Amino acid sequence: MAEYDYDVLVIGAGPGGYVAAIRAAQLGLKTACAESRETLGGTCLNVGCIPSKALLHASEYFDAAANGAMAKMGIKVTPELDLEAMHGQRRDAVKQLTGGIEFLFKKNKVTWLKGRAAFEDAHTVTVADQKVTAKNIVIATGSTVTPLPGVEIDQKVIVDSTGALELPKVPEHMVVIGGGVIGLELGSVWRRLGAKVTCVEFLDQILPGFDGDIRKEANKIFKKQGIEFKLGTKVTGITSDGSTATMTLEPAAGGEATTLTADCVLVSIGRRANTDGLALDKIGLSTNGRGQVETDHDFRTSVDGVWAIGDVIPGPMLAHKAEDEGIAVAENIAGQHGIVNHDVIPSVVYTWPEIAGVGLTEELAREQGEVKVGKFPMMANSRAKTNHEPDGFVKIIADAKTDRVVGVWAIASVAGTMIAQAAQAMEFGATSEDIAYTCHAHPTHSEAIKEAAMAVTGKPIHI
Ligand SMILES: Cc1cc2nc3c(=O)[nH]c(=O)nc-3n(C[C@H](O)[C@H](O)[C@H](O)COP(=O)(O)OP(=O)(O)OC[C@H]3O[C@@H](n4cnc5c(N)ncnc54)[C@H](O)[C@@H]3O)c2cc1C
Ligand SMILES: NC(=O)c1ccc[n+]([C@@H]2O[C@H](COP(=O)([O-])OP(=O)(O)OC[C@H]3O[C@@H](n4cnc5c(N)ncnc54)[C@H](O)[C@@H]3O)[C@@H](O)[C@H]2O)c1
Repeated sequence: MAEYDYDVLVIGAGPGGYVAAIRAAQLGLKTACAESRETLGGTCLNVGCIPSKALLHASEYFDAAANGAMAKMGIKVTPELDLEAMHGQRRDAVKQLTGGIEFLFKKNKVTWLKGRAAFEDAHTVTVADQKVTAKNIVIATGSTVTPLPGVEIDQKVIVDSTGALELPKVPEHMVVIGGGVIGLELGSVWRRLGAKVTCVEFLDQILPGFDGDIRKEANKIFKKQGIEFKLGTKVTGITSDGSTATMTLEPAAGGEATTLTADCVLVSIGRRANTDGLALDKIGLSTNGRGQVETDHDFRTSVDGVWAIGDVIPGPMLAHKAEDEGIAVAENIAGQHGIVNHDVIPSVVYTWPEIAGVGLTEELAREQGEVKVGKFPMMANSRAKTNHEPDGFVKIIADAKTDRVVGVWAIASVAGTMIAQAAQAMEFGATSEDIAYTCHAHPTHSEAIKEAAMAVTGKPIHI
């Protein structure tokens, strides 16, 4: 009889966990994955990346019809919003993709253990009152919304990202607390559909972690679109009468309080690692000061046979980072050499235009040494100009001595797609000259990357 029920047991079926489980099974390991949701795919497929993009895409069409962008191209329409149908196509996307993971589990012979898993010891978990043993256990429990102290999310007037994906009507005034990725993406959705949107951000600029020029330009573009920003401002309390919320705001640096009312408040001040109920104490595994599980480079925790990946460990909380860690951890468990290059993880904000970056910001790069920077405006890119998409720019940061590219940032309608080429170039150790001398198809937005690379040494053609 086998010593353990499974070679690998993954806890959590988000993009980290389901990918780890599939890869482990592909490598010939007997694998199970415990998931407490009704459907597979985790935050990303159920209440994150996918439903938010379904609403972003649909609302982009609505906005283009309503704001005159289509009329500019000779298409005159007066759009009528069928919000229920818009939600319907969002639900369909989620259903198809989560069902797709269930199909992949069956195809790869991954057993789905339905229920919440908690450790008994380093090789045993309880799932739905059943004890299951495994030689290796991967913690991939993801993250949940960070609460605002003293504020209760009722998912009606005061919502988190999950509630903001389900609103049954367009709010008159939505206040977004937190000018990060979720606030800007979901704030954009409801602004496009007709809400007045105010964004309250604690810091003096939106999008922390992004390049400084990008943050400034993004702020300018969103303001032009109609989002009102209250920067350097904190919300110190919210009361709600069931239909209107009243917020007390104070300058972050201290000062006189003001109030703001809204019929919808989105709390989007970050997410925190999910370890509640795992009984980590039973295996002697502690979390760090931010509640995350620490691992080494191979995704091993300090407990033998227990591994961790995705949002529950340090690093950017991104689905593709979790997926790559899922592949790497399975390969390491199988005795191969799974590696994730955490220096080259792209980040994309799916607003209009999109905002994307990979590698170091100019600020961080300058702290590490001398750099050369090349910038190219989308206004001078023929395709962007023809498509009436003049906002944004591409910026390439290269080491001044070696010319090696250390960071690429972009605001452009298709920046999320463009950034893949930059990530690949950086993964291959490209110099700005390598990019500048690579033939790019014309007319494409990607030519702006080539021209920004040419600008690193001062030689762009079109500006
Ligand atoms: C609104 C929103 C939009 C987003 N958009 C993007 C985007 O466009 N691009 C991007 O890269 N990232 C995006 N993210 C972030 C992305 O969703 C996460 O980075 C990603 O889902 C993390 O994957 P994970 O596998 O680590 O965890 P999760 O996806 O959180 O999955 C963890 C799973 O574990 C389960 N679980 C937890 N504890 C237990 C337990 N004890 N037993 C059994 N199961 C358990 C949970 O139910 C969950 O299903 C978005 C997030 C949100 C909220
Ligand atoms: N497109 C994507 O890749 C995508 C989309 C959505 C979410 N995500 C991930 O989900 C995670 C959570 O997103 P998020 O937007 O909630 O977090 P975030 O960390 O991106 O932004 C939170 C913002 O809230 C501000 N803030 C914190 N406390 C505040 C307070 N009391 N008052 C006002 N502002 C306050 C912070 O300064 C920050 O700007 C992110 O890590 C992100 O990577 C990614």
